[in-house]
Amino acid sequence: MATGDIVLGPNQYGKAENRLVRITRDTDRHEIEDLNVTSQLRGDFVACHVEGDNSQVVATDTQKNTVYAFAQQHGIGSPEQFLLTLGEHFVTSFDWVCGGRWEAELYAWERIAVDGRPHDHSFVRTGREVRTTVVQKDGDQTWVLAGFKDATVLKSTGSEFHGFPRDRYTTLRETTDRILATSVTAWWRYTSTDVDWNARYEAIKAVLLETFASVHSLALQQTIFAMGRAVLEQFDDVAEIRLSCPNKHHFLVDLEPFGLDNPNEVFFAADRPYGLIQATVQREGAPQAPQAWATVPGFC
Ligand SMILES: O=c1[nH]c(=O)c2[nH]c(=O)[nH]c2[nH]1
Repeated sequence: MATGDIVLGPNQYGKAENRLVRITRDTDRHEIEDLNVTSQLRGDFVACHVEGDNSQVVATDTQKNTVYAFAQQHGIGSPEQFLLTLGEHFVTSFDWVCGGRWEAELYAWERIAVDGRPHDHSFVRTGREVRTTVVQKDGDQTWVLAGFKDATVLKSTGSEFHGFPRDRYTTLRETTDRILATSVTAWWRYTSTDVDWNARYEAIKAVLLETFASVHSLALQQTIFAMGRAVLEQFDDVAEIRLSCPNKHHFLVDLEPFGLDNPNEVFFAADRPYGLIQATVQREGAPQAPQAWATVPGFC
């Protein structure tokens, strides 16, 4: 028979996916900031869970309102700074709130070109990556993860895959010229909170994409390691980076039945199944931060 009291374990709560658009309109040239923000608090919430005593429950509705109010009061500027400001507010305003988790996705917009000129107040959603951030605090510690997802990239040559073991189930042909395509999800961990967040984000993204483009690939594994290594080589305050990349297979279509040659020109872009290549690139001997990663699912 089981023994011992039944008690509340780790818990957090808040308002998820607050869609927030902020227009800055100090001049005729408006700016748009478009985010999806999740706020969750951690602390002493035993009384609520065990007895339904809400005296310490900062309502999820209040958390939502704070997100919108802070956007107006403090502006956004960068999702990292916005989340740090939010987190600091909650942990300093309520004695029993000792930490929490704040997450944001940022959707990029471009100005619509009218007569070849970028319009002052009309935008189109950039069909590129979604920027992602998770800030976590626990007592004196603060962790900032940043990254992006859905950055779709493709190389139409400069990619090979051969030399792999063959057994009775292997049918894949070796190739010295294939399409390499993926949708990059990247997360990196900063060792500082004193970072020029937007500039650094753009610089890291550029290094990742430039490396994808310039590495002659012998495997997607080799490419993503090179991408991560390039970031760690260039940015001292990035401790580690995790990359998750579906191998979006492009199969050469057999056009022979129609009497046609197909010299790497016509491909079937399969959506599934796909290879899924994931790797962490880290500094040997550097301190690990498992708490920073514990709530970011989908990585090894
Ligand atoms: O870059 C690749 N890595 C693999 O591990 C793999 N496996 C596979 O079938 N194709 C590929 N391509």
